[in-house]
Amino acid sequence: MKAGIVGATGYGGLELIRLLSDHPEVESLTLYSTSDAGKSFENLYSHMNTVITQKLEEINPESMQERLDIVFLATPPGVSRELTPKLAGRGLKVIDLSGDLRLTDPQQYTEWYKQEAASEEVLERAVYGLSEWNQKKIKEADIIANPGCYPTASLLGLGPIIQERLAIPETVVIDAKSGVSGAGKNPNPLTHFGHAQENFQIYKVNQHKHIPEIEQQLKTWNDEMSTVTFSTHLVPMTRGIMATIYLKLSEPQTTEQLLQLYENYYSMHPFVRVRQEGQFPCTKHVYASNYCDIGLTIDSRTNRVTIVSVIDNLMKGAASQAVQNMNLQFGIEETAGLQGLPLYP
Ligand SMILES: NC(=O)C1=CN([C@@H]2O[C@H](COP(=O)(O)OP(=O)(O)OC[C@H]3O[C@@H](n4cnc5c(N)ncnc54)[C@H](OP(=O)(O)O)[C@@H]3O)[C@@H](O)[C@H]2O)C=CC1
Ligand SMILES: CC(=O)N[C@@H](CCC(=O)OP(=O)(O)O)C(=O)O
Repeated sequence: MKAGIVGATGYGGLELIRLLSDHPEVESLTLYSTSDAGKSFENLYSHMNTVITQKLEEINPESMQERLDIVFLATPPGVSRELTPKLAGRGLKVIDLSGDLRLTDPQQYTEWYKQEAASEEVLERAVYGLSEWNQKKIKEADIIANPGCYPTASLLGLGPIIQERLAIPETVVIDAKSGVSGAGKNPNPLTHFGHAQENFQIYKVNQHKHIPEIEQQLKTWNDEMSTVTFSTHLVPMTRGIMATIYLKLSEPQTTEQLLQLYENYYSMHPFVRVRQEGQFPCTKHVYASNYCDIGLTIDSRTNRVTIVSVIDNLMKGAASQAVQNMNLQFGIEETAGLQGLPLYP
């Protein structure tokens, strides 16, 4: 495959380069940039010195359609909405890592993203790329809306219990925490070292754009689902997301039964690992890998379930899930290029 990355100079782009350079089925990788076209990649990022020596190129949809089989858009919101219609088709597949194509309702996008939505035609063509849950459609799609980092952790943690209708819908609370790289490469007041270091902050309370994305998918699993409480926190670490999820059960279950349900659902999915009873994952268990690790327990006093789901935001939350989706789209081994073990400690 001939692959291209728009936004190659960003954090998501860097991870895509790392994965695709090592991918057994990728024969060439072209890197695109709006601000650094013409410069050599190694000169911008010296950790790639002597390894990624090629020059960044200008975005040119026509020549990209001719040259590439797949293009990843690791770009801020608002870019894909314009670029995807010019790229997708004539044999070129698109995987968008931004939120532009995830919400099926354009009005909802405008409400939460505070900008114009993509055209309805593009939104209809885009398939939500939650790899473990949407494989059939992903395999046939030419446009993938790669899920957000928080939604990936939250939805993989909730999928089996929601689809089996075991939760009382209005009781779902997601308490999520992220490392600083979730905010991308540009510093801002929230992520500035002096503020983020040794600090633990809640942000975008009840206003995070991942709320409608999570609710949309929960409703496709169970039409009784409506709203969820979802909170985001910034943790002074570089990578990782932990979503701690609380809900009440609609009928009595044991922890063993629930774990068995999760085991059954994910037994065919090598990147979701369910912990044994009494064990819970932490973010370093999945660091730099495509894994999502899940632990859960039921408090018999309150009849409440606690589910803990961890991912690396830049990997399963962005770049490696995008590569997993590419593998599915091209009918190759789902795990190709993704077998790197987690980095620990
Ligand atoms: N960081 C994370 O953990 C995750 C990020 N995402 C999403 O993925 C996308 C990329 O995120 P991330 O890599 O963190 O962001 P960064 O800010 O680190 O990088 C974004 C890149 O986009 C390029 N860019 C900026 N403006 C334009 C434009 N108008 N047209 C084309 N390219 C442009 C820039 O490269 P250049 O100037 O060279 O063109 C920049 O390096 C975002 O939408 C983000 O929300 C999704 C999941 C997780
Ligand atoms: C720590 C931090 O700031 N995280 C980002 C993650 C969002 C993200 O990556 O957004 P999309 O994938 O939906 O574009 C945030 O909360 O906005």
